[in-house]
Amino acid sequence: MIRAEHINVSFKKENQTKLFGTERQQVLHDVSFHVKEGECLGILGESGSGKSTLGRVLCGLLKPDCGNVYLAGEPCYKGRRKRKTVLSVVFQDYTTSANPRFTVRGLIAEGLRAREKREGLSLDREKETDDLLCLVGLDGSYKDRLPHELSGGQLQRVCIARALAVNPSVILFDEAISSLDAHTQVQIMDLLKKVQKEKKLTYIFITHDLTSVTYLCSHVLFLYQGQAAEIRSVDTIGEAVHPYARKLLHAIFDVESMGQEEMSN
Ligand SMILES: Nc1ncnc2c1ncn2[C@@H]1O[C@H](COP(=O)(O)OP(=O)(O)OP(=O)(O)O)[C@@H](O)[C@H]1O
Repeated sequence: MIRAEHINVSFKKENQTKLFGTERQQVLHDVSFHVKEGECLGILGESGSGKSTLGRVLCGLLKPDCGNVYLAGEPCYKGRRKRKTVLSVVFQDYTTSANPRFTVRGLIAEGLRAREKREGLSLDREKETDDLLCLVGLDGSYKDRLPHELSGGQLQRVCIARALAVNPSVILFDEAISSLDAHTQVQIMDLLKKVQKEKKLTYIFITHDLTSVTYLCSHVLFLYQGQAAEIRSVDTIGEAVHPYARKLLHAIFDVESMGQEEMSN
């Protein structure tokens, strides 16, 4: 469904040694992977490893120096053709990605308008909004609320409804649950699992949290210093061989065994 081939990204260095210098910092090094329809790929890496940069390349916001992204076989970085397959994005910062002056109805209408334009149809927006709110565990009574009248978890549900409104095949979540408390994170991940099954969606889930990857994803890509260090199925995550992956796994297992010891004492 989505394939990244040999993605390289560099940025101009800020503190150049020479006046008008052209030195560049390589952020992504030859990253390639493939996510099949209905799978959920977790992109896991520490701060600064290039996760968000890769996310921006995948959703078409940042053209790579070289390499390409293919959505259902169609190249993203070649010409400006209208694409049939759509990728939606849900960002971490739901407070800034939702216009504070828009009601829930207005926020979801942004996605519905984009779908109407792309698919050349006219939707019953009220009904679509009700259906989407119901899908994300809210109801029609939320339609007239403004973002500041919602909890973080509710607002992120609205952002998910907005992402679904464009009728995507792929949704990219960039640290989309990281700002929520642990209980709400689990609720949202359960919601995402349910929606994925119902709508037969493909997910890309960018995070620094291994536990949420094991809870939600079918596959994991360990991104280490801008390189795809290892890609494997979550079922075999314990067999990861890259030192960075091993370090993460050990940290989790150590914490878990500590917790068990404390409970038995
Ligand atoms: N527009 C930009 N211009 C220059 N450097 C950038 C730009 N965007 C990102 N970088 C650099 O690229 C590197 C990777 O950044 P990125 O935001 O992709 O990392 P990340 O893994 O998402 O980190 P975090 O988890 O902290 O958000 C960092 O060193 C960052 O400073």
